[in-house]
Amino acid sequence: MKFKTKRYIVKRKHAFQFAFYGIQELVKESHFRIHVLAAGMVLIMAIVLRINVLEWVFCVLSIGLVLFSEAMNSAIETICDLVMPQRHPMVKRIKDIAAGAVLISSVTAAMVGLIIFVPKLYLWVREFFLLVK
Ligand SMILES: Nc1ncnc2c1ncn2[C@@H]1O[C@H](COP(=O)(O)OP(=O)(O)OP(=O)(O)O)[C@@H](O)[C@H]1O
Repeated sequence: MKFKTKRYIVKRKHAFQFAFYGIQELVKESHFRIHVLAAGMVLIMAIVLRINVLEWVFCVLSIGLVLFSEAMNSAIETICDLVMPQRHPMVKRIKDIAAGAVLISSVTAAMVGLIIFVPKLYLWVREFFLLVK
């Protein structure tokens, strides 16, 4: 029993290590780094503009959705390049659909960002101009 538990813990530890290795691979990709940069900017804006708990939930979910879809897109592209290194119309279809998924998640996240941040930025800018007037 003790041996089984130890084996289970070691396996879970390896699973985490493999997942972190996967994230290291993703960070090498420029598209993923751009999404991480955008996520960082959103988090800074969220702190500066003091968004509420519900707004934080939507921001975090949106960031997760974009990074998740980008990761899936990379995995699908890698499978395609492995299975079919030559150009093929089906590979084009698969890659374009995967890229479309990233676009859908990015536009969704952008809309969430606009809904949350535009009214706050508007108030912030208005107060600033009232102060300097
Ligand atoms: N093996 C392939 N067969 C057919 N179409 C492909 C293949 N690889 C990519 N495409 C298509 O070519 C277009 C450009 O794809 P992408 O931006 O991934 O460039 P790429 O040709 O893979 O080169 P890169 O190495 O710069 O990524 C997309 O429409 C994509 O679906």
